[in-house]
Amino acid sequence: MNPILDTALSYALRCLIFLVISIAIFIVLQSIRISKAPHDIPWVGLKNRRFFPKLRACLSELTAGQSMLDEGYEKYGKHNLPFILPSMLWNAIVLPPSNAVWIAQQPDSILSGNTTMDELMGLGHLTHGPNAESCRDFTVIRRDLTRQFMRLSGQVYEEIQAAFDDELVDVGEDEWTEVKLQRVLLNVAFRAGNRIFVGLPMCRDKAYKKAVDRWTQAFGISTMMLRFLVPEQLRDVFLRIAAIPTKYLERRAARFFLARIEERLVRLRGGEEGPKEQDNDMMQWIIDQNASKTDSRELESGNIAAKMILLNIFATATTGVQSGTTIFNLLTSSHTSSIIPQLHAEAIKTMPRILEDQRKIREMHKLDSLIRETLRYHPMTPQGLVRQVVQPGGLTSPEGVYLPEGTHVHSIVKNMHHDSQLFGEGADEFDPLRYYKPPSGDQKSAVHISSDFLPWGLGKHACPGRFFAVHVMKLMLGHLFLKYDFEPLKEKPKPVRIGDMEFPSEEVVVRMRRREGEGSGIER
Ligand code: HEM
Repeated sequence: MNPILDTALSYALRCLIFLVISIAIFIVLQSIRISKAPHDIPWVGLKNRRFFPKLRACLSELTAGQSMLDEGYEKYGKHNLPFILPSMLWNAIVLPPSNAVWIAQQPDSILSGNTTMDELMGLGHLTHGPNAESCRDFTVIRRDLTRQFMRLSGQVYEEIQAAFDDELVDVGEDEWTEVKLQRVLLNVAFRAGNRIFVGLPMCRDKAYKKAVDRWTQAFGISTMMLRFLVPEQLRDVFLRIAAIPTKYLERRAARFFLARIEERLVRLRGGEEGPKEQDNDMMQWIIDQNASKTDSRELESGNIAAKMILLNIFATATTGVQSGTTIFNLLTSSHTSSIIPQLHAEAIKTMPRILEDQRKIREMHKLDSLIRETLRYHPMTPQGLVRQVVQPGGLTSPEGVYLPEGTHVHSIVKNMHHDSQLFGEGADEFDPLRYYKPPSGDQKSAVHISSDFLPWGLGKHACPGRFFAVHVMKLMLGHLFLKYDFEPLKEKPKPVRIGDMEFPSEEVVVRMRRREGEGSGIER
């Protein structure tokens, strides 16, 4: 026999054996995990399958979209009953909406949001820390960003205007221009957030953005594999391997501002103060926060840089994606033609005065209602309040459901938001002015959270960035409605689907036109 063919065949055979063994190990590990789920709680997604129904339901998680959640909510959730949602990651017990407050009130020593975040994001492995606890210290968002963003809002608005000008340079007054709007919004949100993170001129540096994007992709792919492919028993090995490219790309992105961090650390060690206004940014807030800790590794420049890069995905990608969801929902709703002129009129009244008085943004009640309605109708994640039972011996829900130690609980968000028993007739429709209450003062703002409005979570772990996110979204969308007109979209654009989550595609084309007289005179 030909020796080359012989080698190729033996190589192929070895690959095949390796593949078969890997699949067998995968099936055994997943079956062991599945067998540990509580036996008294029903599963959804089984579809009367005869062989390995639970395993096959778990395997179909990635492609099932919303269907398993819809089944669970109809059969159990809305009747105040729990169900198990098939998942490749863990046996998720979805508790009924009436348990949301109870979940949110449990301390981390009983129902932990921290352990689930570590598991979902591989914190402590995929990012520098020095440890997972340090990675998820979000004080700089809770305290500094939330307190300071109004003061810094002028700079952020200036950046948003400049970014839209750069991105939409081809959009004229005379004819409609086709624009890949989601891509534009992601770029603008990146610059808006980074005006506060790294300031000028770096927030405009394309090479810096590319480096952060590369890290985000590597981090995203690793966390997706963790979420959908890697059995619990192999997580550690997987994380050690995945950390190699992720940390390499983290260092590549960090080198853009490492020298500036080091400069500030030298000043800090010398007891000097920096120029106050210039240093009022995310970099300085992280340095100050880490300086208050006892572990000296907290003040290593690499750890500070890594934190800035990690917070970048929390702060910019989310805002860009949610802005896109808001616009696409509006452009495909039956209300598009009547609402756009109203949003334009509100923007004319408010946006030109925002640079003098940032608080004017609170007067954009219609835009606020549009954002809140989008969060209700299309929350970024259709389930939320993801927690793990860490109390030894487990715990029991108010309805008497026993949750063993180690179990993961979730709450259902999107289906509950569409339930007519909670939101009245038309809950399943997108109504941009649903929350608009002509300035009577009792309009619920987009950041207001409650047990029946969960897009930001609830309780101690509720999104601390929501005030900043909504502020930036209002500046971005307010600017768009002020300066541009949009053609309604004829049909709903096909979203990008990952499991039960849906995001606007960067390929969707929107037809836009600059409003007359808006081509010049943009205040900077
Ligand atoms: C529209 C955009 C955003 C949406 C829809 C969103 C949504 C969420 C949700 C659902 C959670 C989980 C809450 C829970 O488990 O109870 C969360 C957590 C978090 N968000 Fe956001 N978020 C957004 C923007 C932001 C921004 C701009 C920042 C930072 C500036 C941010 C920082 C965080 C952090 C640090 C956490 C973890 C909090 C903790 O576990 O204690 N988010 N977010």
